[in-house]
Amino acid sequence: HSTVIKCKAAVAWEVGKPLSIEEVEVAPPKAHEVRVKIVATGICRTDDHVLKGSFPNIDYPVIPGHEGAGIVESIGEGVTCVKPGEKVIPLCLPQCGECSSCLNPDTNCCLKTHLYESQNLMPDKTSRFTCKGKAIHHFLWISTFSEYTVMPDSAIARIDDDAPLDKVCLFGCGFSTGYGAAINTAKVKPGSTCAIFGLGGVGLSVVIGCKSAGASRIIGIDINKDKFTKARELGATECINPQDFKKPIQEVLVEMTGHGVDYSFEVIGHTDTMVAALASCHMNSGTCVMVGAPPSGSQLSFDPMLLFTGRTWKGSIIGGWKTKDSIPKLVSGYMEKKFNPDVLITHTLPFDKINEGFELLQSGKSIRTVLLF
Ligand SMILES: NC(=O)c1ccc[n+]([C@@H]2O[C@H](COP(=O)([O-])OP(=O)(O)OC[C@H]3O[C@@H](n4cnc5c(N)ncnc54)[C@H](O)[C@@H]3O)[C@@H](O)[C@H]2O)c1
Ligand SMILES: [Zn+2]
Ligand SMILES: [Zn+2]
Repeated sequence: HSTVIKCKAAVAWEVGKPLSIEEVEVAPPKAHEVRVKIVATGICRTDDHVLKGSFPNIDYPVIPGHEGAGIVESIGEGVTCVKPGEKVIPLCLPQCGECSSCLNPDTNCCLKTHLYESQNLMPDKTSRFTCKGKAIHHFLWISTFSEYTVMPDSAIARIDDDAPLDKVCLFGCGFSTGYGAAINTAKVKPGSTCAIFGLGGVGLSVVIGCKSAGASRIIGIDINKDKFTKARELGATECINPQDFKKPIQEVLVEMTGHGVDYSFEVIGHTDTMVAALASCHMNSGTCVMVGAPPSGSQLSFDPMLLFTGRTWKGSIIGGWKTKDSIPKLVSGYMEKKFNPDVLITHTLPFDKINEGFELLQSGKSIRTVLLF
């Protein structure tokens, strides 16, 4: 299989332009790399950040996409974790299994990741994609908006042979991120009160996590009230729109709950809602989890009293999961009907309609669009 494959991919040539469907050449996997045929990929807000130029350290042209599922096409030298023909989910956060983070049971941020080096190229600083004679950058080492894509073997997990790829692609990012933020990062306790800022695909997955952890009050917050029906269906007990109140939303939440919520989650990616979410939790025992991606180059300013009185402020990447170990288990949990993120998929489109999928996200009409090759 040591041949170049020609296939379809969606390329972001520059910031602010829609994606363009191109024929690209995908080089064979090098040692410790895997080439995968992507069958389905979701569209996450983080991909939209790439198109808008608000994701840090991105070089263009780039092939975005990081919520995919597919089948191994070929493997490079030394790959032992997967074989051609096996169903897999590419991991937007790798797990090398050897670094001090991977060896520490309390962290999931592998040190051999794109987060610490160039986002945009493979670990050896080269690209496997070319288009019209130009090298095209990778995204998060996995670029799922390409029918074939290459990733390091630390960034791939084998999943159940009977897993439906058009559904479980959501485990590559959105569902795992939101569900894990509640279960692993916040460690929501039974009987507690939670507030979720932003009810998109990730925020609704936080709602699912809070509900399954036994929270008794789950307050959804969004400026788009069309998101409330699904939030209630998944376990939100109340839904509020900040635009319906004269007071800042943190004051509304403190009034609703007496002393603030036990756990708050920011799942939008705005600095003002990050501070509002912090101020919404209990001054001493409250925990606030930052899930929304901070805009590149942004700075936060907040009253330090918010932390001085004892609140905990945490960030969470991919739900705190050690990805290679956990994502296959999450998929098995789905096969056993422990949770059902299918309800987050509002649209399924052929891959060629990818820009339509982004318009649905931007206009607030979709939760998750899944694209099929
Ligand atoms: N931490 C991680 O590992 C990780 C993983 C995936 C996504 N993300 C980030 O999480 C965020 C959410 O992703 P998503 O795919 O669910 O996005 P989304 O666009 O589907 O959802 C965001 C929601 O926030 C709402 N919103 C916007 N402004 C608001 C405001 N001022 N007040 C209240 N609600 C508001 C929108 O109406 C929308 O429903 C993004 O920033 C994304 O980049 C982080
Ligand atoms: Zn994502
Ligand atoms: Zn590691």
